Amino acid sequence: MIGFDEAIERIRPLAHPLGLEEVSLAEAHRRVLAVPVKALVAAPRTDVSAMDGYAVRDADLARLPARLRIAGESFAGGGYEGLLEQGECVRIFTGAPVPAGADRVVVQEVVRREDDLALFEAAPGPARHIRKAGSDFLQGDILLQEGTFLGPRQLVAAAAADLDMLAVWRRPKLMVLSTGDELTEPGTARHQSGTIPESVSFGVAAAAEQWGASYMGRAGLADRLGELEQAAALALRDADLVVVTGGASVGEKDFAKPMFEPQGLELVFSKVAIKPGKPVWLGRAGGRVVLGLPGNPTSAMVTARLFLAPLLAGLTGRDPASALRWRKLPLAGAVPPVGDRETFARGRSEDDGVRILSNQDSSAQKALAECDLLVRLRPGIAGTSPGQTVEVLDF
Ligand SMILES: Nc1nc2c(c(=O)[nH]1)N[C@H]1C(S)=C(S)[C@@H](COP(=O)(O)OP(=O)(O)OC[C@H]3O[C@@H](n4cnc5c(N)ncnc54)[C@H](O)[C@@H]3O)O[C@H]1N2
Ligand code: MOO
Repeated sequence: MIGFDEAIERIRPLAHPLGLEEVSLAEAHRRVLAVPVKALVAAPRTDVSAMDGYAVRDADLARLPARLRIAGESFAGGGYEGLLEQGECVRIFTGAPVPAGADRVVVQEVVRREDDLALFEAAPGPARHIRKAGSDFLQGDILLQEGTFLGPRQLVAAAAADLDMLAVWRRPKLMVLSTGDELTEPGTARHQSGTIPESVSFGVAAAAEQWGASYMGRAGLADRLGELEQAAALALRDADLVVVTGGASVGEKDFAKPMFEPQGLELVFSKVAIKPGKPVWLGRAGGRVVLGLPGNPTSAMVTARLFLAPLLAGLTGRDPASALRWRKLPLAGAVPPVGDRETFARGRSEDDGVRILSNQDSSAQKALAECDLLVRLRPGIAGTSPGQTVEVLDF
């Protein structure tokens, strides 16, 4: 059985982008840039005022108090056309172009206005309150590199570059197949004995969309091989990536892998020495990628976080490793004993570090909702005590 790091390495050859498309800025949130963003305008476009006040020449404030004639106004989006002459000032507002000839802006709080004159009594201080043209970026500057994930702050920069369309990597189309005779739609289990609500696909779909997938939908499937084979063929026809949940283990009705065999399933790995989630598997079938997650809900969500997140990072043009940023946090409580499989314990962040939840069962659903971190515990680790640092991953 391979270890966790080896499994992540085996994801890489499958995790490359699927092609690019142009989207509008309004649609670009959470997409990944396929082409750098180059500024089509500078920012600021001209020298602009950083404050509301009066644009003046330094020479006119050499002797104080000074009375200057207000020669005109400069508003953002407008401007004062003339040259600032000796003895003159211009009423100016934040973001407005600084008139030619002006050296600084004096904030209005220290200026007294007397009709069309402005009275300057105090020395203006070192700040000129002028943002120079291009001081943020110049026309032609690269603001965002290829491979940048477009979050809210990056969208501001892309819009500021004066772009309305962005070239981004296409989102992989994802289909989720949930297998298990016992599963039924949430809202119907209480009317049918022997059933449980199908819960995992909702979490996997939500996580996958967050990680860059375009979610096509899900199918709940009974453990009958013929029907499963048909569903697999249909999913592989339309989706780039199929996630199949359950049926990953060695039970007599565990058909998750056999259902893809008529489509030429080639396994990349099957079973990883981790806890939970040992039965996780990855393969290729019909030219698509197939990821098999164990059915136990905590196992499914842990393996989605550990394998689906890096896979989707790669499929959307990012480094798969960018989805696995381990940080260090002190332990706020005790650690359960770790056996011979690397363990990804569910923890909760607290003021003094990470607390490992008491329920570490791989079938847990209540405790799953209460955790926000995975704590990576290497095999054989013993005697880890509160205060010691551990590696954690946002979950
Ligand atoms: N003899 C062995 N038995 C098991 C092994 C093993 O190595 N040898 N591995 C165990 C481990 S570890 C896990 S994890 C499970 C995973 O098995 P499967 O992927 O085949 O999962 P299922 O049997 O289909 O389901 C397990 C459990 O989870 C419930 N489930 C499944 N899908 C969903 C869903 N979509 N929503 C909610 N709940 C779901 C299901 O009802 C079962 O209770 O195998 C161990 N066995
Ligand atoms: O490894 Mo399974 O996913 O623990 O129960």
